[in-house]
Formats: sequence, C-alpha cells, structure tokens
Amino acid sequence: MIVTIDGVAASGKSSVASGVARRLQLPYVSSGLLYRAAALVALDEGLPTDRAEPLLASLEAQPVELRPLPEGNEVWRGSQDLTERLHTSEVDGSVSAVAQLQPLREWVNDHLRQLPPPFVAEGRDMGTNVFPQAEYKFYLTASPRVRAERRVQERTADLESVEAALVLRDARDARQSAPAPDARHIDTGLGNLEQVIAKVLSYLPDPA
Ligand SMILES: Nc1ncnc2c1ncn2[C@@H]1O[C@H](COP(=O)(O)OP(=O)(O)OP(=O)(O)O)[C@@H](O)[C@H]1O
Ligand SMILES: Nc1ccn([C@@H]2O[C@H](COP(=O)(O)O)[C@@H](O)[C@H]2O)c(=O)n1
Repeated sequence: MIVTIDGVAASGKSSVASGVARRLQLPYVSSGLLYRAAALVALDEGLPTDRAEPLLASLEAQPVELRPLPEGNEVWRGSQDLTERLHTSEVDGSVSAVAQLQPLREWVNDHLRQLPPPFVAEGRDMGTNVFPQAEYKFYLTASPRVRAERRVQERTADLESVEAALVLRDARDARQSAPAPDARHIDTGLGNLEQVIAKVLSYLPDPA
C-alpha cells in the first residue's frame, strides 16, 4: 500500500503524513527534505541553482541519505546530520529553483522509489508523477493566511513576510504541484492537526 499526501507549502503535509504513518505503523518519506538538502548543499558550496550538473556532481561525490525513521525523517550526508538545517528561510528561498531542475527531480525520485511499500509519501507530485499507482491519494490545502500563521511560529520573520514567501513559493512550485485527479482534497484550515489526521485515516484501512 502507498499513501500519498501532496499539497502547497505549509499546508500540513509533513505533520499529517507523520501522524498517519505513526498510527498505521508505516514509514513515511518527506520528498521536500531531499529538495531542501540539495538546496542546502548548493548554498553551503556556493553552487549555481540554475544548472544541475555542478550540484549533481557534488551530490554524487558525497551522497545524501534520507532516513524515514518512525520519529521523523532524518537527512544525512556522510557523518553530517543535515536535518536541523533544512527548514530555514534561506533554504526556503533557494529550494524552488533547485526543484525546477529535471535532473534533480530524477535524483529525488530515484531516492524515493527505493523505499519498499507500504509507506506514506508527502510532497507536491507524489500522487501524480512519482507514485501514480498509489492506492490512496490526498491533497492538502489551506489559505495563505492560515498557513502563514502556522509557519510564523517556526521562522524569525513577521506574519506578512512569511505569507508573501509562501505565496511566492506556491507560484514557483506550481508546475509540479497540480493535484492528482483521484486525490481527495482536504482543507487543513477546517480543523486542528488531530482532526485532519483522523480525516485521512477514515479513508484508509484499519491497521491489522
Ligand atoms: N490542521 C492543522 N492545524 C493546526 N496546525 C497545523 C495543522 N497542520 C499542520 N499544522 C502545523 O503547521 C505547521 C506547518 O506544518 P507542516 O510543516 O506539516 O507543513 P508542510 O506542508 O509539510 O510544510 P512545508 O511544505 O513547508 O514542508 C507545523 O507547525 C504544524 O504542526
Ligand atoms: N515532491 C516535491 C516536494 C518538494 N518540492 C520542492 O521542495 C520544496 C520544499 O518542499 P516542502 O514540502 O519541504 O515545502 C518545495 O517548495 C518545492 O520547491 C518539489 O518540487 N516536489
């Protein structure tokens, strides 16, 4: 079984996916973390984000590993745990450019397709491009303001700046973010996190 949870920035994908996966006792993978890790490598090494070759060469020289642990995904590069450095405004500002590079998308998708089912996968195009065969697909939305009010707790910027950055990132990600035609849409602004997790679980088979 594959469950995909796609949606716009800060719609709750990671929190909902990890909550659903925990309840079903399945691994979950956050595809966004791999794009964020690639963007972080480009930032750390001063690599261009408008050409794939230099960044891919670095990622092949020193591979990045996504660990889908029950307590949450971790991203390692050799002995370096990158996880805590992936959710910053700086990475937010670079990641969409990296995500436009098709060879980088293939690099991410190759990582994801190594995971043996069953699992939960969250991102933008899990249910469309990466796992179109998934049995259960969800697409999370929420208004920019609701998403900004949540995200501002995790950033140092003010609410208006956070909202503007989310809207900009949504626009930059639009090409890969269309919902799968067979995805169930859930507005996460209509309930708290537990209620959204329960809603998703209501469509899934009970854990054995
Ligand atoms: N339904 C909800 N009600 C209240 N808070 C929520 C809800 N869903 C998620 N949150 C909170 O909103 C914040 C953003 O959620 P999360 O990081 O899961 O979003 P995301 O879509 O994965 O973000 P990004 O696309 O940037 O990775 C988190 O602090 C999370 O706990
Ligand atoms: N399947 C995906 C997932 C992510 N992206 C790009 O990565 C950025 C970060 O993703 P988050 O889920 O952590 O917000 C996102 O803004 C996209 O640019 C993607 O293209 N495809």
